[in-house]
Amino acid sequence: MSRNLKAMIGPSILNSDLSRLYEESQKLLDNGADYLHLDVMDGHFVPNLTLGHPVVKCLRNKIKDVFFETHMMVSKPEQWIVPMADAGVNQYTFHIEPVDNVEEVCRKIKENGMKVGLAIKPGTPVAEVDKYISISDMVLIMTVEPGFGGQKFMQDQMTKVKYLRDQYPLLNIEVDGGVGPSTISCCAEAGANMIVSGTAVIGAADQAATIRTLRDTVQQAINKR
Ligand SMILES: O=C(CO)[C@H](O)[C@H](O)COP(=O)(O)O
Ligand SMILES: [Fe+2]
Repeated sequence: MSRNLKAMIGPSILNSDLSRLYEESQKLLDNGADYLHLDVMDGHFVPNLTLGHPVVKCLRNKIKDVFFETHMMVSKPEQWIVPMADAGVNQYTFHIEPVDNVEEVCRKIKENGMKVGLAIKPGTPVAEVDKYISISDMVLIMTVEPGFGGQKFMQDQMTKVKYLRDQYPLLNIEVDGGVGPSTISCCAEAGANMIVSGTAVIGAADQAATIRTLRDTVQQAINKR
């Protein structure tokens, strides 16, 4: 069943030197990253600001053939669908918590040629996202409170990952927050296959080895399942 599921590592550039966004991103890709996870914050849904579609578009102009996921930590995800599609985003992952009509947002994302990711915060029950699985391409289970990089991994969120993996053997399940070599095993065993890692990868002495360790651990768990 798990034969088509693939381990993928998408580093978060949140805690990198953002004045060198292109260089930092290219370095991660040269070191084996499968995709880039771009954290977009609006200072409202979360108490922090990062980058928006103009920056994503500039990055896309320099990096052509790489899968860009934007993690939209914003109060009005519907507002940024068209600009992000225009910026060359491949997957638009948004939090369902502030959204009244999740189906409608999913429909607009697809209409604009992007894949749909649905994200939930640590306090949101998995049942809230379970009802939308059929219209999504991926579910993101946050393993920290969204807003800042470098926080401590919340292991209790693994029950959500395990629940989803048991129900949906081929669903892309992503984890994000505090994930690195010391926390990857429980993510892999619970069933996550798309791994966001910020601080642990950016700050690693050997980025390529760290990315390889994360991917190998996840792929081994997939192969065993
Ligand atoms: O969405 C995020 C924070 O809201 C980031 O993607 C996440 O925190 C990654 O950074 P780290 O691995 O350092 O926790
Ligand atoms: Fe993120």
